[in-house]
Amino acid sequence: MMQAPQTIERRRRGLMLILSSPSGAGKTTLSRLLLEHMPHLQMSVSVTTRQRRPSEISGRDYHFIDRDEFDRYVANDDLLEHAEVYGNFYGTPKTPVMKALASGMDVLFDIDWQGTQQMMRKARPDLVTIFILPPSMAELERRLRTRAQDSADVVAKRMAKAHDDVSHWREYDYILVNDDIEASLVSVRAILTAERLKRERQTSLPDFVAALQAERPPSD
Ligand SMILES: Nc1ncnc2c1ncn2[C@@H]1O[C@H](COP(=O)(O)OP(=O)(O)OP(=O)(O)O)[C@@H](O)[C@H]1O
Ligand SMILES: Nc1nc2c(ncn2[C@@H]2O[C@H](COP(=O)(O)O)[C@@H](O)[C@H]2O)c(=O)[nH]1
Repeated sequence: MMQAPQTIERRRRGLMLILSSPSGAGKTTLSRLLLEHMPHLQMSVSVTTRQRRPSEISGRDYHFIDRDEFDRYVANDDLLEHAEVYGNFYGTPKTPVMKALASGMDVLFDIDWQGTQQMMRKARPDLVTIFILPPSMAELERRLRTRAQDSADVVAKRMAKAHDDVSHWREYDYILVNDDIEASLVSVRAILTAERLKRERQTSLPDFVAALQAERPPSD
């Protein structure tokens, strides 16, 4: 006897949503808003050798580690991807991501284009990638300066890499110009909602449709 459709558990394969951009375009701001507004979404907290910024909280924004510990992560194959970005090392710990996906959560990543390329080679069907562009390079620099979390040297170093970062925009599924943060949030929520509905991610659909088709047609 087939189950009635409404009693079939609606299962979905978790997805990994990647945000990349030149430094300062708004990934962190957008990620925080997205996590507030979208249920079943968990942030991947990276490890980094970078110095903690005054506003950052260890374990929430990053796991701040030294170079020896970073090298141990790499040697033990504990990172899904890793890269040197703007002179520091960053990587995505594997275990929390695997656990989150196994528990039915989607996972959000704030990683650069190098990390995205590595993830593409490993898990392309489960990835949704978004590249965020600033409205202008002048506005990007203004945002980095007014964030007031990095020295003038660091801002200059990041601005010097911005053109190279932007050149990777074609490697992403979706491109967003982050002019207005609320409009950007609406766009990212729409992307995530649509991607969650993709046929191949709804793993219980065959059972659900079989049960629908097994229902008797209504009698006259
Ligand atoms: N749409 C926007 N309009 C104006 N300011 C913005 C907008 N989006 C983000 N900002 C501001 O720009 C600054 C940089 O944003 P954020 O830290 O989110 O960038 P990021 O891409 O995460 O940078 P990084 O790559 O260095 O981590 C912050 O001060 C943030 O408040
Ligand atoms: N490949 C990876 N890139 C990462 C990771 N975590 C962060 N990042 C990227 O680094 C830069 C700089 O970040 P910041 O916090 O120092 O401003 C930015 O582009 C991030 O997206 C990671 O685990 N892997």
